[in-house]
Amino acid sequence: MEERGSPDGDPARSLEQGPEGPETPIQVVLRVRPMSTAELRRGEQSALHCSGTRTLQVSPPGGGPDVAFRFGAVLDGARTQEDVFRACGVKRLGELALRGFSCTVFTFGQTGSGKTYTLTGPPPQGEGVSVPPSLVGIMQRTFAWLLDRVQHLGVPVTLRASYLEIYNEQVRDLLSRGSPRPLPVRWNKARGFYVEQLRMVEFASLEALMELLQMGLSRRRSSSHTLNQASSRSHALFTLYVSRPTPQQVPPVDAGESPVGGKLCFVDLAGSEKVATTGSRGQLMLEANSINRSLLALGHCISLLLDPQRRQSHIPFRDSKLTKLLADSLGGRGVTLMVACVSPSAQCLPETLSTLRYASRAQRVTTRPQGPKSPGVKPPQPAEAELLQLKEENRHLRSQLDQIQTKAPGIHGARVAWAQQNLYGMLQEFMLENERLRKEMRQLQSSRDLARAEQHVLAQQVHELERHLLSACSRPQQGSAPMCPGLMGPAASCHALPPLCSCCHPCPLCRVSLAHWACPRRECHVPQQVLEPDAPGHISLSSRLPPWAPPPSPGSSKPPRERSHSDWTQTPVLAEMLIGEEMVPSAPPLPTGSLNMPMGGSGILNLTERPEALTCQINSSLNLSHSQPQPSESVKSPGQGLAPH
Ligand SMILES: Nc1ncnc2c1ncn2[C@@H]1O[C@H](COP(=O)(O)OP(=O)(O)OP(=O)(O)O)[C@@H](O)[C@H]1O
Repeated sequence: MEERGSPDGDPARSLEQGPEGPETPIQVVLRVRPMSTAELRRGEQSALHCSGTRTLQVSPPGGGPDVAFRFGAVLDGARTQEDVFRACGVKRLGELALRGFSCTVFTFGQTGSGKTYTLTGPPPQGEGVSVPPSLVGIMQRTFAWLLDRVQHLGVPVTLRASYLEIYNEQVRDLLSRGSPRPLPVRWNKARGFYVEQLRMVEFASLEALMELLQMGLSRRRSSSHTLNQASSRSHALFTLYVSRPTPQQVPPVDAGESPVGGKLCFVDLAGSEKVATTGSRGQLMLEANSINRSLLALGHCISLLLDPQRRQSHIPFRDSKLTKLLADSLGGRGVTLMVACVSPSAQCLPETLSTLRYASRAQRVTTRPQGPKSPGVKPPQPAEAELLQLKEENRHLRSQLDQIQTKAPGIHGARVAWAQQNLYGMLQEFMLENERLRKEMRQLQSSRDLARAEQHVLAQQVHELERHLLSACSRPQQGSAPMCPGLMGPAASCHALPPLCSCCHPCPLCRVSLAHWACPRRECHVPQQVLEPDAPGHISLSSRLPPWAPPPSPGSSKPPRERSHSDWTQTPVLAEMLIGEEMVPSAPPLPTGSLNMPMGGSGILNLTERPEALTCQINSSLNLSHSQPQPSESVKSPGQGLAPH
C-alpha cells in the first residue's frame, strides 16, 4: 500500500505546541464528512476509510491498490463539531494570537465537501433561526473561548474584527456601512499585503462578535448548484485582531491600519468545482472559473514554496488576491492550520484525490513564525515602501527571466518537466515563451527597418542615375564641344553632322561609328540576340529602349524619332562621366540571397540590379557603335572601364 503524508509524531502534540523553531510546518487536518442524503439516495459507495487517527485509506472503485495519506489528524464522518475544534488545536492558535503571532485557519476542498460547515456550521434553517450550539463551527467555538480567555487575562486587550470576501477577484468588505464596494489590496513592508480602507470593528462581547459574523455571512455570495444547495461563491476571510497595549505600544498610524499585535484569521475558501459536474452556467460558471483560477494560483504558490531554491527567490503571490492575502500565512511569519475537507463518495474520488495531494503538499510547507514587532519602529510611508518593494521585485523578476533565457538548454528540460506537473506551470511556460518570441520579433522588425532604409537609398541612387542619363541625353550641348574619342580633340564640327547609318557612314572625321539609334535602318546592324525574343539575354527594343533613347512619337509604331546631334554626341560624354563616377554605398551592404530577407528583400535586389542593368545597356550601345574597326589601338573605347560597379 502506497502511503503519503506527514512524518510520524503525535498530531495533538504538534498542533498544541505551536511554533518552536524558525521553521514551522503548516499543520493539516483532514475531515471526511458523512455521506449526504442525496449521495445515499443515489446509492453511491464510500471510497475512503480512516485507519487510526492520522491515516486515510483510499480504495479506487474499480479495484487497484489502496493509497494511504497521512495528516496531522484524520477525522471521519462520525466526529462532532466539538471533536473537530479540539483536534485542530485552534485554542493554541488563539494563545499565539494573544502573544502577538499571526495565525490562520483555512478550509480547503471540493464544493459541497463541508468547509463552511466546519468553520461556521450548517446554514440557518430560516430567518432568525439560530444554529443549534452543538452544530456551530470552529469559528464560534474559538470566539467563545477567546472572549472567555481575555476576561481572565487580567490585562486590557483590544479586540477588533474585519470580514471580507474575494468575489470574482474583487475584495468586498462584508462589514462595510453601506453596500460592499471593491477595495484595493496594497503592500507595505510593515504589514505585507493588506486591504486598504477595510473596516475594522472593535467589539467587547461575544454577542457583538457573533453579530458581526452573522452580518458577514448574510452578505456573502452563495448560490445553489447540483452539488450544494448553499454553495459559497467567494473566499471569505474573517480576522480577529488582538492588541495588548504596553507602555511602548505603537499606536495605529491611521484608522485603517491594523493595530500592532497578534491576529487570528479564518479563511473559508470557495470550493473547487468541475463545471460539467455542478452544471454551472452563466454567472455561476464565471464565478466557478474565478474560484478555480485563484485556487490554482494558491496551489502553484504552495508547490513553489516546497522548492528550496524557488522559495529563496520568488513566489508569485501577486498572481491573485487570495494568494496576496494568504502570503504571510503560507510563506511568511504566520502559524497556519489547513483543514482539508472531502466527501467520502466514490463518485467524488477524482476531486478528493486532488484535495488529498494538495493537502499533502501543503503540510510540507514551512513558515517562520515571528512574534510581535519591536515597538517604536515607525513603518515607512505606505506608498514609498510599496514603490521600493515593487522596484526590487521588478528588478528581481527581470534578472530571473534573463537567467532563464541565457541558461536555456540546461534548464529547459527541467522547466518542461515542471510545467507538465501542473497547468499553472504551463501558463508560466507560455509567458516566458511569449517574452522570447516578442524579443525575436523586435529583432526581425529592426532588420526589416534597416532593409527598408537601404532600399530607399538604392531607389534614390537609381533615380539619380536615370535622371543623369536623361538630362545628359536631352540637354543641348552648350559651350565647349565634347572631345572626339577618335582624334582626342574637339569634335565640334564632325559630330555636328546629321546622323547617318553607322554601317556605311562612320564619322567622316574621327571614324567612330555612329550610334545605331541615329541610323534610320538600324535594325540591319542590331545583333541577332537583340531581335530574337527567345535568345538568351534578349532585349526587346520596344520595351527596353535605353532610358536616354528618344521618346516614341504618339500613335506611331515606327522606331522613335531620329536623334539630334546633341543626343548622340552626349553618349561618350555620358560614358566618361560614368567611368569616373564611383558608386559609394551610403548604407551597409545587403545580405546576399533573398531568402533570408524578412521583408522587401526582392525589391532591394531589383534595385541593386538596376544600376548594373543601366550600365550594361550603355555599354552595349557603346560597344555596338564600336563594332566597326577602330582607327587606332590607342583610341580609348567609350565603353572601356564602364565596368558594372
Ligand atoms: N460533517 C458534516 N455533517 C453533516 N453535514 C455536513 C457535514 N459537512 C457538510 N455537511 C452538509 O453538506 C452540505 C455542504 O456543506 P458545505 O456548504 O459546508 O460545503 P462547502 O465545502 O462549504 O461547499 P462550497 O464550496 O460549495 O461552499 C451542507 O448541507 C452541509 O450542512
